[in-house]
Amino acid sequence: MSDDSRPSPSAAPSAARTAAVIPAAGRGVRLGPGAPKALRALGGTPMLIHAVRAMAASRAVSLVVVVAPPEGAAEVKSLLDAYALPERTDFVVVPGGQTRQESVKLGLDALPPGHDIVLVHDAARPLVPVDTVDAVIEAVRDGAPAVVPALPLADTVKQVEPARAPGEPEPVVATPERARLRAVQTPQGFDRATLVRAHETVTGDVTDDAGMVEQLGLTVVAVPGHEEAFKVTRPLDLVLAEAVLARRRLNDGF
Ligand SMILES: Nc1ccn([C@@H]2O[C@H](COP(=O)(O)OP(=O)(O)OP(=O)(O)O)[C@@H](O)[C@H]2O)c(=O)n1
Ligand SMILES: C[C@](O)(CO)[C@H](O)COP(=O)(O)O
Repeated sequence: MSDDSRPSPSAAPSAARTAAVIPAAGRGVRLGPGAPKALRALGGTPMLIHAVRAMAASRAVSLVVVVAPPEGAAEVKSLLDAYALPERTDFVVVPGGQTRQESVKLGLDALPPGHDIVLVHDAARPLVPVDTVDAVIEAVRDGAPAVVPALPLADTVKQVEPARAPGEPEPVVATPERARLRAVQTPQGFDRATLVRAHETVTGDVTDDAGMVEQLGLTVVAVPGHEEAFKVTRPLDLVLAEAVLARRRLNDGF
């Protein structure tokens, strides 16, 4: 289905151009043995291509920076040439680093001037709908320095004292109030200068970019996420992703 007729933030002219950085350099250890996760097939097409298409589906996004597996930059360039992608979008490929945080920084370093809004989107979230992408961009355009798509939790969450040895029971120390918790997805959207400052300033382990902006003392806001924006992490996630794709193909009539 073409998304060209959908209303999108980019339908209105704006001075703020948007770029998307896609960290795709992970191995995918939790998915099991095989090629780097972003290059594995989903519905016969590499997961990375789905993620690139998901970003390029937003008419606001004029540049996509793909952060490739360190030895796979040439292969990623060939893939981007081989698959049909919107002509209005430019693509840059850079090799990634040892951690997600390093890979995002390498992608940011490759951004040319002229893009004031930056999305960071996991290649491992190949099926995020364009409406979610646009909602994130819209919230940044409305003035938020950092925006995350987020969903309420279905499970109750416990805080534990981690086990001292594998297999040992873990003492539960707290039960956070579920109504105030959210599971955070990507794309996360940022005012570019804020994200660059966060990556230049914040050290230590973080699991998402918005967390780095929080450490600067700035406000991060959440907009509704989407259940199809889940991260392909373990083998069962691939089964779900294939099912979502099959349902979309059925609904689109091809
Ligand atoms: N050194 C790294 C590690 C991760 N990523 C990217 O960050 C995203 C989220 O990471 P995750 O899903 O955890 O991927 P992996 O690190 O590949 O997974 P695993 O921990 O199972 O190996 C993915 O798109 C992944 O390619 C990256 O660009 N560079
Ligand atoms: C960025 C992220 O997808 C937000 O949920 C997540 O934190 C990435 O975690 P991972 O362990 O690197 O997959």
